[in-house]
Amino acid sequence: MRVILEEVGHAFPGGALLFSGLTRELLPHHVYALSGPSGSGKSTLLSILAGWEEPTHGRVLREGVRRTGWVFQNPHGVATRDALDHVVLPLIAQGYPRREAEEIAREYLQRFGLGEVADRPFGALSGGEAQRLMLARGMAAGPELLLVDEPTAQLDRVTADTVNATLGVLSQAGGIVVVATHDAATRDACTDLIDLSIPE
Ligand SMILES: Nc1ncnc2c1ncn2[C@@H]1O[C@H](COP(=O)(O)OP(=O)(O)OP(=O)(O)O)[C@@H](O)[C@H]1O
Repeated sequence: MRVILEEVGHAFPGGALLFSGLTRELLPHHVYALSGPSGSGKSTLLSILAGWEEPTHGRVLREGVRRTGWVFQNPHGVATRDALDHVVLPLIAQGYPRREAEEIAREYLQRFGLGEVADRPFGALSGGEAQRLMLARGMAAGPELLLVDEPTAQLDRVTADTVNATLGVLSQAGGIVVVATHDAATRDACTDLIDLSIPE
């Protein structure tokens, strides 16, 4: 499984090229930080990777990518459901029996430092806990390609670092992970870098 970017560039109608000549091979077990200043095209490139947007230049090959998952910058959950349920549901959707799904979900929550809050309602989680839960849920859904958009943008420095500290866990998922960010600490927590501020 891999995603290949061949000379990828993009310009919206009437706009300048946001980025160009992007040639990379993205592989499982890597967590790619997609960095660059505001407006450099990070969100646009995530949409291109997802196949939502066609690049105006070059091409993207998604070999063996059946499912693409997203984690957005604002955590969305069901306020009255407990944290555990948020991770159990995608596992049940993949066919795991409830009991096994709960065991696996607790294991995921541990890995994201959420073991203590597994039975707490989503609405009672802190911002950092909620964001880490979104990462755990995104990983539990088992996508070949997981796209994470600015996971620390809404968080203060200390809370952001609790999220950054768990990003490495995503490399254990077996898929390709791409994290758009302008937080240097988030970038450093990833295994690889795609920097849109540097012309290729
Ligand atoms: N659908 C669209 N049509 C036209 N222009 C767009 C469209 N989507 C984004 N743009 C423009 O393309 C540029 C890059 O936007 P994008 O959201 O990809 O950047 P970004 O690096 O993610 O920025 P930020 O860090 O602020 O989220 C911006 O100038 C934006 O206004």
